[in-house]
Amino acid sequence: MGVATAVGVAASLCCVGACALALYLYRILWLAPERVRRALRRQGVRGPPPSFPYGNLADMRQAAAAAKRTRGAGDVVHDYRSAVFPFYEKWRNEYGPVFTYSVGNMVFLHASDPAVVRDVCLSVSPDELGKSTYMKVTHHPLFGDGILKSNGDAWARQRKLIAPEFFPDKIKGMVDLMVDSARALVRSWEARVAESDGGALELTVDDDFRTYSGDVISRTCFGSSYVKGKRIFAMIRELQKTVSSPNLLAEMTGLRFLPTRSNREAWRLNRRVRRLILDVVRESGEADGGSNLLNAMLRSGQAEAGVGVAAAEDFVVDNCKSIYFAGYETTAVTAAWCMMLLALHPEWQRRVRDEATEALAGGAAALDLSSLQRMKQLTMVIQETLRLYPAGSVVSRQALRELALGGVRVPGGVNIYVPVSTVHLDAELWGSDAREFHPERFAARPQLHSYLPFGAGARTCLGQGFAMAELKVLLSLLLVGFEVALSPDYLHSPVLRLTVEPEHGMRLVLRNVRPNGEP
Ligand code: HEM
Repeated sequence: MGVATAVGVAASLCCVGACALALYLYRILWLAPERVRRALRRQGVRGPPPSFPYGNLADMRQAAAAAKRTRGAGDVVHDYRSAVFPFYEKWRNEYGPVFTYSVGNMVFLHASDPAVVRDVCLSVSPDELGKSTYMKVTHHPLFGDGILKSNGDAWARQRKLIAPEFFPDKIKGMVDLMVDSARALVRSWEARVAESDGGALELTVDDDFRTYSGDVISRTCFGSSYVKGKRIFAMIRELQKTVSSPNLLAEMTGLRFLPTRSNREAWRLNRRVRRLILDVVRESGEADGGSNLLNAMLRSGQAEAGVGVAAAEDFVVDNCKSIYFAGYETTAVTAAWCMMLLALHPEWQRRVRDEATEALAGGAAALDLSSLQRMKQLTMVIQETLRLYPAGSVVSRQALRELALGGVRVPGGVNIYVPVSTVHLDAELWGSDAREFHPERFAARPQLHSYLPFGAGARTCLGQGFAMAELKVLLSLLLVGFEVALSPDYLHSPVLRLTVEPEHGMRLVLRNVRPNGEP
Protein backbone atom coordinates (compact mmCIF):
# COMPACT_ATOMS: atom_id res chain seq x y z
CA MET A 1 0.00 0.00 0.00
CA GLY A 2 1.42 3.35 -0.98
CA VAL A 3 1.85 6.26 1.47
CA ALA A 4 -0.99 8.14 -0.19
CA THR A 5 -3.35 5.20 0.28
CA ALA A 6 -2.32 4.81 3.93
CA VAL A 7 -2.96 8.51 4.55
CA GLY A 8 -6.31 8.18 2.80
CA VAL A 9 -7.29 5.19 4.97
CA ALA A 10 -6.18 6.99 8.15
CA ALA A 11 -8.13 10.08 7.12
CA SER A 12 -11.23 7.99 6.43
CA LEU A 13 -10.87 6.24 9.79
CA CYS A 14 -10.56 9.62 11.50
CA CYS A 15 -13.65 10.81 9.66
CA VAL A 16 -15.61 7.73 10.69
CA GLY A 17 -14.35 8.11 14.27
CA ALA A 18 -15.30 11.81 14.36
CA CYS A 19 -18.77 11.04 12.93
CA ALA A 20 -19.28 8.23 15.46
CA LEU A 21 -18.23 10.54 18.31
CA ALA A 22 -20.49 13.32 17.04
CA LEU A 23 -23.42 10.88 16.81
CA TYR A 24 -22.68 9.51 20.27
CA LEU A 25 -22.54 13.01 21.76
CA TYR A 26 -25.71 14.02 19.92
CA ARG A 27 -27.45 10.96 21.33
CA ILE A 28 -26.42 11.48 24.97
CA LEU A 29 -26.64 15.27 24.91
CA TRP A 30 -29.88 15.71 23.01
CA LEU A 31 -31.79 12.62 21.83
CA ALA A 32 -31.85 10.82 25.19
CA PRO A 33 -33.02 13.82 27.25
CA GLU A 34 -35.48 14.79 24.52
CA ARG A 35 -37.07 11.33 24.76
CA VAL A 36 -37.55 11.88 28.51
CA ARG A 37 -38.99 15.37 28.01
CA ARG A 38 -41.39 14.01 25.40
CA ALA A 39 -42.61 11.34 27.84
CA LEU A 40 -43.31 14.08 30.40
CA ARG A 41 -44.93 16.43 27.84
CA ARG A 42 -47.30 13.63 26.76
CA GLN A 43 -48.65 13.62 30.33
CA GLY A 44 -49.19 17.37 30.31
CA VAL A 45 -45.99 18.25 32.22
CA ARG A 46 -44.70 21.31 30.42
CA GLY A 47 -41.72 23.59 30.84
CA PRO A 48 -39.47 26.16 29.17
CA PRO A 49 -38.08 24.98 25.80
CA PRO A 50 -34.44 23.90 26.21
CA SER A 51 -31.69 24.72 23.73
CA PHE A 52 -28.71 22.65 22.66
CA PRO A 53 -26.42 21.81 24.45
CA TYR A 54 -27.03 23.59 27.78
CA GLY A 55 -30.78 23.20 28.15
CA ASN A 56 -32.26 26.09 30.15
CA LEU A 57 -29.04 27.17 31.79
CA ALA A 58 -28.87 30.48 29.91
CA ASP A 59 -32.46 31.40 31.02
CA MET A 60 -31.52 30.56 34.61
CA ARG A 61 -28.37 32.68 34.51
CA GLN A 62 -30.23 35.58 32.91
CA ALA A 63 -33.05 35.53 35.46
CA ALA A 64 -30.55 35.27 38.34
CA ALA A 65 -28.52 38.21 36.98
CA ALA A 66 -31.68 40.34 36.58
CA ALA A 67 -32.78 39.48 40.13
CA LYS A 68 -29.32 40.37 41.41
CA ARG A 69 -29.52 43.79 39.79
CA THR A 70 -32.85 44.53 41.46
CA ARG A 71 -32.01 42.81 44.75
CA GLY A 72 -32.10 45.31 47.49
CA ALA A 73 -32.82 45.92 51.05
CA GLY A 74 -35.94 47.47 52.41
CA ASP A 75 -38.51 45.85 54.64
CA VAL A 76 -37.94 42.37 55.92
CA VAL A 77 -40.13 40.26 53.65
CA HIS A 78 -39.84 36.58 54.49
CA ASP A 79 -40.85 35.27 51.08
CA TYR A 80 -37.51 35.54 49.26
CA ARG A 81 -38.28 33.24 46.34
CA SER A 82 -38.41 35.85 43.59
CA ALA A 83 -34.97 37.13 44.65
CA VAL A 84 -33.27 33.79 45.21
CA PHE A 85 -35.00 31.47 42.71
CA PRO A 86 -36.41 33.89 40.10
CA PHE A 87 -36.40 31.26 37.30
CA TYR A 88 -38.37 28.71 39.34
CA GLU A 89 -40.90 31.39 40.24
CA LYS A 90 -41.31 32.45 36.61
CA TRP A 91 -41.71 28.88 35.39
CA ARG A 92 -44.04 27.89 38.23
CA ASN A 93 -46.31 30.83 37.36
CA GLU A 94 -46.20 29.90 33.69
CA TYR A 95 -46.43 26.09 33.82
CA GLY A 96 -47.95 25.27 37.22
CA PRO A 97 -46.69 23.43 40.32
CA VAL A 98 -45.18 20.51 38.36
CA PHE A 99 -42.92 21.49 35.48
CA THR A 100 -39.79 20.28 33.74
CA TYR A 101 -36.57 22.04 32.75
CA SER A 102 -33.08 20.90 31.75
CA VAL A 103 -29.50 21.70 32.65
CA GLY A 104 -27.35 20.31 29.84
CA ASN A 105 -28.62 16.80 29.22
CA MET A 106 -30.02 16.43 32.74
CA VAL A 107 -33.80 16.62 32.95
CA PHE A 108 -35.44 17.99 36.09
CA LEU A 109 -38.97 17.64 37.40
CA HIS A 110 -39.72 20.57 39.69
CA ALA A 111 -42.65 19.70 41.91
CA SER A 112 -44.45 21.57 44.68
CA ASP A 113 -47.80 19.86 44.12
CA PRO A 114 -48.78 18.17 47.43
CA ALA A 115 -49.62 14.82 45.80
CA VAL A 116 -46.17 14.58 44.18
CA VAL A 117 -44.42 15.89 47.30
CA ARG A 118 -46.20 13.32 49.46
CA ASP A 119 -45.01 10.48 47.22
CA VAL A 120 -41.46 11.83 46.96
CA CYS A 121 -41.13 12.17 50.68
CA LEU A 122 -43.16 9.38 52.12
CA SER A 123 -44.33 6.71 49.75
CA VAL A 124 -41.53 5.69 47.43
CA SER A 125 -38.74 3.38 48.58
CA PRO A 126 -35.07 4.51 48.52
CA ASP A 127 -34.41 1.73 45.99
CA GLU A 128 -36.58 3.59 43.49
CA LEU A 129 -35.77 7.13 44.46
CA GLY A 130 -32.19 8.05 45.36
CA LYS A 131 -30.29 11.31 45.84
CA SER A 132 -29.98 13.43 42.71
CA THR A 133 -26.69 12.80 40.94
CA TYR A 134 -26.61 16.36 39.60
CA MET A 135 -23.28 17.88 40.76
CA LYS A 136 -22.11 14.47 41.99
CA VAL A 137 -19.13 14.52 39.63
CA THR A 138 -18.21 18.14 40.45
CA HIS A 139 -18.58 17.50 44.16
CA HIS A 140 -16.82 14.13 44.23
CA PRO A 141 -13.70 15.47 46.00
CA LEU A 142 -15.97 16.95 48.66
CA PHE A 143 -18.29 14.04 49.43
CA GLY A 144 -16.69 11.03 47.76
CA ASP A 145 -19.12 8.17 48.15
CA GLY A 146 -20.25 9.22 51.64
CA ILE A 147 -23.79 9.07 52.98
CA LEU A 148 -25.00 12.39 51.55
CA LYS A 149 -24.59 11.51 47.88
CA SER A 150 -24.59 7.72 47.68
CA ASN A 151 -27.55 5.58 46.64
CA GLY A 152 -28.76 2.00 46.86
CA ASP A 153 -26.88 -0.53 48.99
CA ALA A 154 -23.88 1.76 49.53
CA TRP A 155 -26.17 4.37 51.11
CA ALA A 156 -28.22 1.84 53.14
CA ARG A 157 -25.05 0.34 54.64
CA GLN A 158 -23.67 3.76 55.65
CA ARG A 159 -26.97 4.93 57.07
CA LYS A 160 -27.18 1.78 59.20
CA LEU A 161 -23.68 2.32 60.55
CA ILE A 162 -23.92 6.06 61.21
CA ALA A 163 -27.53 6.42 62.42
CA PRO A 164 -26.89 4.95 65.91
CA GLU A 165 -24.24 7.62 66.50
CA PHE A 166 -27.04 10.23 66.42
CA PHE A 167 -29.57 8.38 68.59
CA PRO A 168 -30.81 10.42 71.59
CA ASP A 169 -28.65 8.48 74.06
CA LYS A 170 -25.56 9.60 72.13
CA ILE A 171 -26.78 13.21 71.85
CA LYS A 172 -27.31 13.22 75.60
CA GLY A 173 -23.56 12.83 76.02
CA MET A 174 -22.85 15.67 73.57
CA VAL A 175 -24.87 18.43 75.33
CA ASP A 176 -21.97 19.30 77.64
CA LEU A 177 -19.68 19.88 74.65
CA MET A 178 -22.32 22.17 73.14
CA VAL A 179 -22.66 24.11 76.43
CA ASP A 180 -18.86 24.58 76.62
CA SER A 181 -18.73 25.95 73.08
CA ALA A 182 -21.75 28.25 73.60
CA ARG A 183 -20.33 29.60 76.87
CA ALA A 184 -17.11 30.55 75.10
CA LEU A 185 -19.19 32.62 72.67
CA VAL A 186 -21.32 34.20 75.43
CA ARG A 187 -18.19 35.17 77.37
CA SER A 188 -16.65 36.85 74.33
CA TRP A 189 -19.84 38.83 73.67
CA GLU A 190 -20.11 39.82 77.35
CA ALA A 191 -16.59 41.22 77.22
CA ARG A 192 -17.38 43.15 74.05
CA VAL A 193 -20.67 44.55 75.43
CA ALA A 194 -18.83 45.64 78.60
CA GLU A 195 -16.34 47.60 76.48
CA SER A 196 -18.97 49.12 74.19
CA ASP A 197 -20.32 52.66 74.31
CA GLY A 198 -23.52 52.94 76.32
CA GLY A 199 -23.70 49.18 76.88
CA ALA A 200 -24.96 48.49 73.35
CA LEU A 201 -22.84 46.36 71.05
CA GLU A 202 -23.53 46.29 67.32
CA LEU A 203 -22.10 43.23 65.59
CA THR A 204 -22.43 40.82 62.67
CA VAL A 205 -23.04 37.43 64.22
CA ASP A 206 -22.61 34.99 61.31
CA ASP A 207 -18.94 34.14 61.76
CA ASP A 208 -19.34 33.71 65.52
CA PHE A 209 -22.17 31.24 64.86
CA ARG A 210 -20.02 29.38 62.33
CA THR A 211 -17.23 29.18 64.90
CA TYR A 212 -19.73 27.72 67.37
CA SER A 213 -21.14 25.08 65.04
CA GLY A 214 -17.67 24.19 63.70
CA ASP A 215 -16.42 23.90 67.28
CA VAL A 216 -19.30 21.61 68.28
CA ILE A 217 -18.91 19.28 65.29
CA SER A 218 -15.16 19.26 65.67
CA ARG A 219 -15.35 18.31 69.37
CA THR A 220 -17.90 15.61 68.60
CA CYS A 221 -15.97 14.17 65.65
CA PHE A 222 -12.42 14.50 66.86
CA GLY A 223 -12.68 14.45 70.67
CA SER A 224 -9.54 15.77 72.32
CA SER A 225 -7.91 16.50 68.94
CA TYR A 226 -10.62 18.99 68.08
CA VAL A 227 -8.21 21.87 67.50
CA LYS A 228 -6.55 19.85 64.72
CA GLY A 229 -10.05 18.92 63.61
CA LYS A 230 -10.81 22.60 63.14
CA ARG A 231 -7.79 22.86 60.83
CA ILE A 232 -9.17 19.99 58.82
CA PHE A 233 -12.52 21.71 58.57
CA ALA A 234 -10.82 24.90 57.38
CA MET A 235 -9.24 22.83 54.62
CA ILE A 236 -12.56 21.19 53.72
CA ARG A 237 -13.96 24.70 53.38
CA GLU A 238 -11.15 25.50 50.92
CA LEU A 239 -11.99 22.33 49.03
CA GLN A 240 -15.62 23.37 48.98
CA LYS A 241 -14.68 26.66 47.31
CA THR A 242 -12.68 24.93 44.56
CA VAL A 243 -15.66 22.75 43.60
CA SER A 244 -18.44 25.28 44.11
CA SER A 245 -19.27 25.96 40.44
CA PRO A 246 -20.76 23.15 38.38
CA ASN A 247 -18.33 21.48 36.00
CA LEU A 248 -20.92 21.03 33.26
CA LEU A 249 -18.72 19.05 30.89
CA ALA A 250 -18.00 16.54 33.64
CA GLU A 251 -21.67 16.44 34.72
CA MET A 252 -22.84 15.85 31.15
CA THR A 253 -20.29 13.20 30.25
CA GLY A 254 -19.49 11.66 33.65
CA LEU A 255 -15.75 12.26 33.04
CA ARG A 256 -14.33 13.31 36.39
CA PHE A 257 -10.67 12.57 35.79
CA LEU A 258 -9.85 15.41 33.37
CA PRO A 259 -6.77 17.15 34.79
CA THR A 260 -8.19 20.69 34.64
CA ARG A 261 -6.70 23.31 36.95
CA SER A 262 -9.56 23.24 39.44
CA ASN A 263 -9.62 19.41 39.40
CA ARG A 264 -5.90 19.24 40.14
CA GLU A 265 -6.28 21.74 42.98
CA ALA A 266 -9.25 19.79 44.38
CA TRP A 267 -7.31 16.49 44.20
CA ARG A 268 -4.32 18.06 45.96
CA LEU A 269 -6.45 19.43 48.79
CA ASN A 270 -8.33 16.18 49.00
CA ARG A 271 -5.15 14.14 49.47
CA ARG A 272 -4.08 16.46 52.32
CA VAL A 273 -7.49 16.37 53.97
CA ARG A 274 -7.56 12.58 53.80
CA ARG A 275 -4.11 12.23 55.33
CA LEU A 276 -4.92 14.65 58.15
CA ILE A 277 -8.28 13.06 58.96
CA LEU A 278 -6.77 9.60 59.20
CA ASP A 279 -3.86 10.88 61.34
CA VAL A 280 -6.23 12.61 63.74
CA VAL A 281 -8.59 9.65 63.89
CA ARG A 282 -5.68 7.39 64.90
CA GLU A 283 -4.26 9.89 67.40
CA SER A 284 -7.55 10.76 69.02
CA GLY A 285 -8.49 7.09 69.17
CA GLU A 286 -5.47 6.46 71.36
CA ALA A 287 -5.99 9.58 73.50
CA ASP A 288 -9.75 9.24 74.07
CA GLY A 289 -9.99 5.47 74.09
CA GLY A 290 -11.84 5.71 70.76
CA SER A 291 -14.84 7.53 72.20
CA ASN A 292 -15.37 10.11 69.44
CA LEU A 293 -17.74 9.91 66.48
CA LEU A 294 -15.17 9.16 63.80
CA ASN A 295 -13.55 6.41 65.81
CA ALA A 296 -16.92 4.84 66.37
CA MET A 297 -17.51 5.04 62.61
CA LEU A 298 -14.10 3.52 61.85
CA ARG A 299 -14.80 0.65 64.22
CA SER A 300 -18.22 -0.04 62.79
CA GLY A 301 -16.81 0.26 59.25
CA GLN A 302 -14.05 -2.24 60.03
CA ALA A 303 -16.48 -4.58 61.73
CA GLU A 304 -18.43 -4.95 58.46
CA ALA A 305 -17.82 -8.39 57.05
CA GLY A 306 -15.51 -8.39 54.04
CA VAL A 307 -14.57 -4.70 54.27
CA GLY A 308 -10.83 -4.05 53.98
CA VAL A 309 -8.84 -1.32 55.77
CA ALA A 310 -8.84 0.98 52.71
CA ALA A 311 -12.63 0.78 52.36
CA ALA A 312 -13.11 1.45 56.08
CA GLU A 313 -10.80 4.48 55.77
CA ASP A 314 -12.70 5.76 52.73
CA PHE A 315 -15.88 5.39 54.73
CA VAL A 316 -14.52 7.54 57.58
CA VAL A 317 -12.94 10.18 55.36
CA ASP A 318 -15.95 10.60 53.03
CA ASN A 319 -18.37 10.73 55.92
CA CYS A 320 -16.26 13.10 57.98
CA LYS A 321 -16.44 15.52 55.04
CA SER A 322 -20.15 14.84 54.53
CA ILE A 323 -21.04 15.39 58.18
CA TYR A 324 -19.04 18.59 58.29
CA PHE A 325 -20.83 19.84 55.19
CA ALA A 326 -24.27 18.71 56.42
CA GLY A 327 -23.98 20.13 59.90
CA TYR A 328 -21.77 23.19 59.89
CA GLU A 329 -23.30 25.86 57.69
CA THR A 330 -26.90 24.68 58.15
CA THR A 331 -26.90 25.11 61.92
CA ALA A 332 -25.01 28.42 61.91
CA VAL A 333 -27.31 29.98 59.30
CA THR A 334 -30.45 28.77 61.09
CA ALA A 335 -29.20 30.37 64.32
CA ALA A 336 -28.67 33.67 62.47
CA TRP A 337 -32.20 33.70 60.96
CA CYS A 338 -33.63 32.75 64.33
CA MET A 339 -31.95 35.73 65.99
CA MET A 340 -33.32 38.02 63.27
CA LEU A 341 -36.86 36.77 63.82
CA LEU A 342 -36.54 37.11 67.60
CA ALA A 343 -35.17 40.63 67.15
CA LEU A 344 -38.21 41.48 65.02
CA HIS A 345 -40.62 39.92 67.55
CA PRO A 346 -39.74 41.14 71.05
CA GLU A 347 -42.76 39.39 72.58
CA TRP A 348 -41.42 36.01 71.42
CA GLN A 349 -37.95 36.99 72.55
CA ARG A 350 -39.37 37.58 76.04
CA ARG A 351 -41.24 34.27 76.04
CA VAL A 352 -38.11 32.35 75.03
CA ARG A 353 -35.97 34.23 77.55
CA ASP A 354 -38.39 33.49 80.40
CA GLU A 355 -38.43 29.82 79.49
CA ALA A 356 -34.63 29.66 79.18
CA THR A 357 -34.12 31.54 82.46
CA GLU A 358 -36.18 28.89 84.20
CA ALA A 359 -34.29 26.03 82.53
CA LEU A 360 -30.96 27.62 83.42
CA ALA A 361 -31.86 28.38 87.04
CA GLY A 362 -29.36 25.74 88.16
CA GLY A 363 -26.62 27.22 85.91
CA ALA A 364 -25.55 26.33 82.37
CA ALA A 365 -23.95 23.10 83.56
CA ALA A 366 -27.43 21.88 84.55
CA LEU A 367 -28.64 21.94 80.92
CA ASP A 368 -29.30 18.45 79.65
CA LEU A 369 -31.28 16.81 76.89
CA SER A 370 -34.47 16.63 78.92
CA SER A 371 -34.37 20.30 79.98
CA LEU A 372 -33.78 21.20 76.32
CA GLN A 373 -36.73 19.07 75.29
CA ARG A 374 -38.94 20.91 77.80
CA MET A 375 -38.29 24.28 76.09
CA LYS A 376 -41.51 24.36 74.08
CA GLN A 377 -41.46 28.07 73.17
CA LEU A 378 -37.94 27.85 71.83
CA THR A 379 -38.76 24.65 69.93
CA MET A 380 -41.67 26.40 68.19
CA VAL A 381 -39.53 29.43 67.36
CA ILE A 382 -36.82 27.25 65.79
CA GLN A 383 -39.44 25.26 63.86
CA GLU A 384 -40.99 28.46 62.54
CA THR A 385 -37.53 29.78 61.61
CA LEU A 386 -36.86 26.60 59.64
CA ARG A 387 -40.22 26.98 57.91
CA LEU A 388 -39.54 30.54 56.75
CA TYR A 389 -35.78 30.12 56.22
CA PRO A 390 -35.10 26.44 55.52
CA ALA A 391 -31.35 25.86 55.24
CA GLY A 392 -31.84 23.15 52.59
CA SER A 393 -33.60 24.96 49.76
CA VAL A 394 -34.61 21.84 47.82
CA VAL A 395 -35.23 18.22 48.63
CA SER A 396 -33.46 16.57 45.72
CA ARG A 397 -33.99 13.06 44.40
CA GLN A 398 -33.42 11.05 41.25
CA ALA A 399 -35.68 8.37 39.80
CA LEU A 400 -33.44 5.27 39.85
CA ARG A 401 -35.95 3.58 37.53
CA GLU A 402 -39.33 4.55 36.05
CA LEU A 403 -41.85 5.24 38.80
CA ALA A 404 -45.12 7.03 39.56
CA LEU A 405 -45.20 10.20 41.67
CA GLY A 406 -48.57 11.84 42.39
CA GLY A 407 -49.98 10.39 39.18
CA VAL A 408 -47.01 11.41 36.97
CA ARG A 409 -45.00 8.57 35.37
CA VAL A 410 -41.43 9.69 35.81
CA PRO A 411 -38.83 8.07 33.51
CA GLY A 412 -35.68 6.66 35.13
CA GLY A 413 -32.82 9.17 35.46
CA VAL A 414 -35.02 12.27 35.97
CA ASN A 415 -33.92 14.58 38.80
CA ILE A 416 -36.77 15.57 41.08
CA TYR A 417 -36.54 18.85 42.96
CA VAL A 418 -39.05 19.75 45.66
CA PRO A 419 -38.70 23.49 46.42
CA VAL A 420 -38.91 23.59 50.19
CA SER A 421 -39.84 27.30 50.55
CA THR A 422 -42.71 26.94 48.09
CA VAL A 423 -44.13 24.04 50.11
CA HIS A 424 -43.54 25.95 53.37
CA LEU A 425 -45.34 29.07 52.11
CA ASP A 426 -48.30 27.30 50.53
CA ALA A 427 -51.42 29.03 51.90
CA GLU A 428 -53.49 25.86 51.26
CA LEU A 429 -51.24 23.95 53.66
CA TRP A 430 -50.37 26.68 56.16
CA GLY A 431 -53.23 29.18 56.00
CA SER A 432 -53.44 32.78 54.82
CA ASP A 433 -50.71 33.87 57.28
CA ALA A 434 -48.18 31.45 55.75
CA ARG A 435 -45.72 34.27 55.00
CA GLU A 436 -45.71 35.57 58.55
CA PHE A 437 -43.90 34.54 61.72
CA HIS A 438 -46.36 32.72 63.98
CA PRO A 439 -44.52 30.06 65.99
CA GLU A 440 -47.68 28.95 67.78
CA ARG A 441 -48.78 27.20 64.60
CA PHE A 442 -46.35 24.47 65.74
CA ALA A 443 -48.38 23.82 68.89
CA ALA A 444 -49.98 21.19 66.63
CA ARG A 445 -47.80 18.81 64.62
CA PRO A 446 -47.78 19.79 60.93
CA GLN A 447 -48.56 17.24 58.22
CA LEU A 448 -45.31 15.50 57.31
CA HIS A 449 -45.33 16.37 53.62
CA SER A 450 -45.98 20.06 54.29
CA TYR A 451 -42.89 20.61 56.48
CA LEU A 452 -39.52 19.58 55.06
CA PRO A 453 -36.65 21.49 56.71
CA PHE A 454 -34.89 18.22 57.41
CA GLY A 455 -36.10 16.52 54.24
CA ALA A 456 -38.39 13.54 54.70
CA GLY A 457 -38.75 9.81 54.40
CA ALA A 458 -35.85 7.37 54.40
CA ARG A 459 -33.25 10.07 53.69
CA THR A 460 -34.35 12.49 56.35
CA CYS A 461 -31.56 14.42 58.12
CA LEU A 462 -29.65 12.16 60.49
CA GLY A 463 -28.45 15.11 62.54
CA GLN A 464 -31.81 16.77 63.28
CA GLY A 465 -31.86 15.86 66.97
CA PHE A 466 -28.25 16.97 67.24
CA ALA A 467 -28.97 20.24 65.40
CA MET A 468 -32.03 21.03 67.55
CA ALA A 469 -30.01 20.44 70.73
CA GLU A 470 -27.16 22.57 69.40
CA LEU A 471 -29.48 25.43 68.45
CA LYS A 472 -31.35 25.32 71.75
CA VAL A 473 -28.14 25.39 73.82
CA LEU A 474 -26.81 28.37 71.87
CA LEU A 475 -30.03 30.39 71.71
CA SER A 476 -31.05 29.81 75.32
CA LEU A 477 -27.64 30.87 76.66
CA LEU A 478 -27.59 33.94 74.41
CA LEU A 479 -31.12 35.07 75.21
CA VAL A 480 -30.68 34.70 78.95
CA GLY A 481 -27.70 37.04 78.70
CA PHE A 482 -28.65 39.52 76.00
CA GLU A 483 -31.53 41.55 74.63
CA VAL A 484 -31.39 41.52 70.87
CA ALA A 485 -32.55 44.12 68.34
CA LEU A 486 -32.01 44.36 64.60
CA SER A 487 -29.36 46.91 63.66
CA PRO A 488 -30.64 49.87 61.61
CA ASP A 489 -27.82 48.95 59.19
CA TYR A 490 -29.13 45.44 58.56
CA LEU A 491 -29.92 44.88 54.86
CA HIS A 492 -32.38 42.04 54.29
CA SER A 493 -31.10 40.22 51.24
CA PRO A 494 -31.27 36.41 51.45
CA VAL A 495 -28.92 34.86 48.94
CA LEU A 496 -28.23 31.27 47.88
CA ARG A 497 -24.70 30.17 48.59
CA LEU A 498 -24.53 26.68 50.05
CA THR A 499 -27.62 27.49 52.05
CA VAL A 500 -29.89 30.52 51.85
CA GLU A 501 -28.06 33.00 54.03
CA PRO A 502 -28.05 36.77 54.78
CA GLU A 503 -26.02 38.28 51.92
CA HIS A 504 -24.50 41.04 54.04
CA GLY A 505 -24.48 39.15 57.32
CA MET A 506 -26.87 39.29 60.27
CA ARG A 507 -26.28 42.62 61.99
CA LEU A 508 -27.68 42.89 65.49
CA VAL A 509 -27.53 45.20 68.49
CA LEU A 510 -27.00 43.49 71.85
CA ARG A 511 -27.57 44.78 75.35
CA ASN A 512 -27.09 42.97 78.63
CA VAL A 513 -30.38 41.72 80.04
CA ARG A 514 -29.13 42.75 83.51
CA PRO A 515 -27.25 45.96 82.69
CA ASN A 516 -25.60 46.42 86.09
CA GLY A 517 -24.63 42.83 86.53
CA GLU A 518 -27.48 42.29 89.02
CA PRO A 519 -28.28 38.59 89.57
C1 HEM B 1 -30.47 23.20 61.20
C2 HEM B 1 -29.59 22.30 60.83
C3 HEM B 1 -29.78 21.28 59.75
C4 HEM B 1 -30.65 21.27 58.69
C5 HEM B 1 -31.68 22.33 58.33
C6 HEM B 1 -30.42 20.04 57.96
C7 HEM B 1 -31.12 19.67 56.82
C8 HEM B 1 -30.89 18.51 56.12
C9 HEM B 1 -31.57 18.15 54.90
C10 HEM B 1 -32.64 18.99 54.20
C11 HEM B 1 -31.09 16.94 54.50
C12 HEM B 1 -31.52 16.17 53.25
C13 HEM B 1 -32.72 15.32 53.60
C14 HEM B 1 -33.43 14.72 52.41
O1 HEM B 1 -32.86 14.72 51.31
O2 HEM B 1 -34.57 14.24 52.58
C15 HEM B 1 -30.10 16.53 55.47
C16 HEM B 1 -29.40 15.34 55.41
C17 HEM B 1 -28.43 14.99 56.31
N1 HEM B 1 -28.04 15.69 57.42
FE1 HEM B 1 -28.80 17.45 58.05
N2 HEM B 1 -29.43 19.34 58.57
C18 HEM B 1 -29.00 20.06 59.66
C19 HEM B 1 -28.02 19.69 60.55
C20 HEM B 1 -27.31 18.52 60.51
C21 HEM B 1 -26.27 18.15 61.46
C22 HEM B 1 -25.83 19.02 62.65
C23 HEM B 1 -25.78 16.95 61.05
C24 HEM B 1 -24.70 16.11 61.66
C25 HEM B 1 -23.89 16.51 62.60
C26 HEM B 1 -26.53 16.54 59.86
C27 HEM B 1 -26.35 15.36 59.18
C28 HEM B 1 -27.04 14.99 58.04
C29 HEM B 1 -26.77 13.76 57.31
C30 HEM B 1 -25.73 12.70 57.66
C31 HEM B 1 -27.66 13.75 56.23
C32 HEM B 1 -27.75 12.69 55.12
C33 HEM B 1 -28.87 11.68 55.41
C34 HEM B 1 -29.02 10.64 54.30
O3 HEM B 1 -28.85 10.96 53.13
O4 HEM B 1 -29.32 9.49 54.66
N3 HEM B 1 -27.44 17.53 59.57
N4 HEM B 1 -29.99 17.50 56.44
